[in-house]
Amino acid sequence: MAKLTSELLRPVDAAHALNETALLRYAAANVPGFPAPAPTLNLTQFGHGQSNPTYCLEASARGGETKRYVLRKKPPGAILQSAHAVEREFQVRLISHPPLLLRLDSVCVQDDPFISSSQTFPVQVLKALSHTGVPVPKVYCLCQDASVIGTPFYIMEYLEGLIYSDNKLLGVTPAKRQIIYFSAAETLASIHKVDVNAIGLQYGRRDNYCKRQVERWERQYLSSTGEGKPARYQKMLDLAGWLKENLPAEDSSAGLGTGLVHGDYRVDNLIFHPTEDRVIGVLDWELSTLGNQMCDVAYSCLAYIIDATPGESSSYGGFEQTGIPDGIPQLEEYLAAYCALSGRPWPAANWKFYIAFSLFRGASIYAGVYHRFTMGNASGGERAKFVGRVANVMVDRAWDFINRANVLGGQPATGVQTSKAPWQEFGREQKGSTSTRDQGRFVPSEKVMQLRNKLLKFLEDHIYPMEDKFYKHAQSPSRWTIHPEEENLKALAKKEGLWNLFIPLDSAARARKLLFEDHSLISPGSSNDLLLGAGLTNLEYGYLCEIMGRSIWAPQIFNCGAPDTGNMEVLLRYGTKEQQKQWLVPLLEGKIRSGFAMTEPRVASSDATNIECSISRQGDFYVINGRKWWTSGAMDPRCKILILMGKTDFSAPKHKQQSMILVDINTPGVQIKRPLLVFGFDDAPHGHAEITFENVRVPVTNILLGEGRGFEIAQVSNALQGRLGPGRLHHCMRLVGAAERGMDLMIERALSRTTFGKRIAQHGSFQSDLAKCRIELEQARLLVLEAADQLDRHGNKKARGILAMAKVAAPNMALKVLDMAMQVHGAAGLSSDTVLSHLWATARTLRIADGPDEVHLGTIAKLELQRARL
Ligand SMILES: Cc1cc2nc3c(=O)[nH]c(=O)nc-3n(C[C@H](O)[C@H](O)[C@H](O)COP(=O)(O)OP(=O)(O)OC[C@H]3O[C@@H](n4cnc5c(N)ncnc54)[C@H](O)[C@@H]3O)c2cc1C
Repeated sequence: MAKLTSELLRPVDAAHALNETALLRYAAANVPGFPAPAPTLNLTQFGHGQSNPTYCLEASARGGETKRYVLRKKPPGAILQSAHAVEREFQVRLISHPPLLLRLDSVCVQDDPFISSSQTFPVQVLKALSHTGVPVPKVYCLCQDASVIGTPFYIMEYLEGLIYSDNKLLGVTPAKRQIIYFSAAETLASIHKVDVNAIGLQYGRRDNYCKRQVERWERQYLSSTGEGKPARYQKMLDLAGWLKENLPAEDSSAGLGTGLVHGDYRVDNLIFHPTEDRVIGVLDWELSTLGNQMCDVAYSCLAYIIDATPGESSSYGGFEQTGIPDGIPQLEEYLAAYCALSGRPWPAANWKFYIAFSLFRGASIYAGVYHRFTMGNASGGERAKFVGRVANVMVDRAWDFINRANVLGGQPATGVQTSKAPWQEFGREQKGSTSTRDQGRFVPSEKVMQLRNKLLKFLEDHIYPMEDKFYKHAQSPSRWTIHPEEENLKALAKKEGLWNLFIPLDSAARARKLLFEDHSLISPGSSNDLLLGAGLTNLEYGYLCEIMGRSIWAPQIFNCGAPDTGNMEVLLRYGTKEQQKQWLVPLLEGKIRSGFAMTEPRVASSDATNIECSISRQGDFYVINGRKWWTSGAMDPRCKILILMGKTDFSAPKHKQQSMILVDINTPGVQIKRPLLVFGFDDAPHGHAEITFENVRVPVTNILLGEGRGFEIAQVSNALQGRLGPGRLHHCMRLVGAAERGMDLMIERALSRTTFGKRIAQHGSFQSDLAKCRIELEQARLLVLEAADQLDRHGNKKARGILAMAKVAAPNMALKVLDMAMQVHGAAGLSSDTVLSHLWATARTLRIADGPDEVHLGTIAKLELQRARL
């Protein structure tokens, strides 16, 4: 959860009280622009972090002007005298959700030039950086005179913004999480790209940084453990040995990859703009130095490997064990963004070393804290007693890491060549690229435009010419087989990179992990990136899905057809590794298809709590009994898997009765009874099937997410249409495309046909109808794009109102436009000689199939009434 800087303020700790009169006098004389005349001071202290006491100075002048500043000082009694040996102090930050808990900012390292002897504060680096693009607070003055407030201090700019103190970013939307992590990568790259010579930071050596650090932290560990102290862990000493033997060759040089190192770089040392999702300040520069910058990068990635929160019951599992919270990029994606933005090579060769080193350094620090705890003087209270254990866990984790065959996959494509972060390229609204603010809210990026043009050409060249043949095949006795050209076109689409474009960024990240781990899963010749789409946001996909909607046959050619897209998303998000291997990978490859079996003839299925199909556990199997209908896609000979919704517990609370389970369509007891017709179209070879399930036994491992969690997957109480947010919108996007095709055909016809002495296009009534169609189409398109954008920015739940609006508006608009197009075509419009009647029939189903209009209208009205009550 993010907190505003001002929310971190609390009254000044008694132990940290200052001589406020002296401070005010000093600040008034030394801080340029300090409020005057006769300023008064209100002093509060930051509760975030416990390293160097940090205060907020609120200075008001007589007459009203009030300004805020930040003062940072040495802890009482901790003045570093240059004559002294450098005092090492290790502290643990025990805040509620600390990311790593390592507080390195009061650790003084002799050979870190900024903080050794003469320099006790990073004032110089902050000043030097103020002329670069690195966001840092402005420093106003440094007071070395300990007589003013008892220790040296400096005063800097107060930045009001958001601080995320928890690296899982709980309570933050997935889209925002992604931006936060990529922003962190971008900011780190900007620090590392600083030309230290140009800004006058030429402090000491850059070479052999890791070597010096390993030796230093080994010495530190030895001094914190051993006889009369906490027990020494042999594996830690072995780890030091391993690190010394495996120093990366690049460490010995002062070339590329060396330069300014922050030393304690992580998300909670960043301040974000309160509303704009960009970093406005990097904090805690006390450990900054020159050296090997990959150490910063690996350190910033530790949350993926370990949760070093000291505690009794913690598993200490990092994201790779506990799962990455939705939206947070995969490690490889974070790294790829960093590499692309910093121009650094992919660090696979030495990644083992850098992570092991970060864990080693952490373990040494924790061992120091634990030693101090056993002597009765560690900060952090009770929880400090666990840090000794965590130190050893870090060592174990380092060895696990070292012993892995593979620690880092190949570099995923970011869509960036050099200078832009992925979300900028992918066009997040906040970064103003796709929705280019200066060009208008919904203007597709260059990348999207290229894909869009490619799709349009593909339709013109390959799909429109085949429509008639596909249609005839679907009327022929071979109707329930696949026209051979369909598979050829799929291969061509894949080759052109027009494949699985529907996969949203965060889902792709999840799948990439699976495919990275086991390359044997995918067919030779296929590439991971190809299978995982183009890294698009929902908004970006909106522009492309619309194009696919122009033809009934197009979506499946690009592996973007319903219900596969929704089913793949369910498997991506909720499938176990085994389920993903068995079903998701062949679906991503387009080798098989799938169905979603929820609706039942006996009950009103728009209210999915009515569903009666029973799923009862018998030993290692679930036994399914029920009757489903309108299971789209189940007639397709390639359909191999159904996601079935049914009740596992008829007596549980209403929304806990339903579960979703995977059913292999060839399981004994699954019987396809008949294809249902939509206005006479059976939609062969895809079809909408009525199916009975009689004592169908499937392994218990086929359950999705767990018993009673069907609605959790469905997310809203209308399971089919609510399966997942993005899937819900795809129909709307396609309907905009279908209407656009209707417009094209309508205009073509009106321009070429003459009635009563003039072209239809010249009749006033036509012109008025055409204009109204265009207005409605544009309104609906904007609503659909807005819904996609809100889905990206706010997630499914918050966007549910606008999603419901789009779902009502899009089919009703498409019906009007297509109806008008049919009207202009006269009788031909109602025949199957044009695509119009088929497009219309499909659009009409979507006033029911994707949830009846009334249900969506109910959602919108409910939200409106709630809003009125607020
Ligand atoms: C072409 C097509 C494809 C489909 N594909 C699938 C599929 O793949 N898988 C699947 O499981 N199902 C599928 N369905 C079924 C579809 O999801 C259901 O038809 C839909 O959920 C409605 O359920 P129902 O038909 O039982 O209608 P009912 O629930 O009986 O509703 C009938 C009518 O009652 C009214 N109504 C309902 N709720 C309200 C309300 N809250 N307020 C006011 N009036 C209301 C509406 O007018 C509604 O149309 C498909 C349907 C079609 C036509």
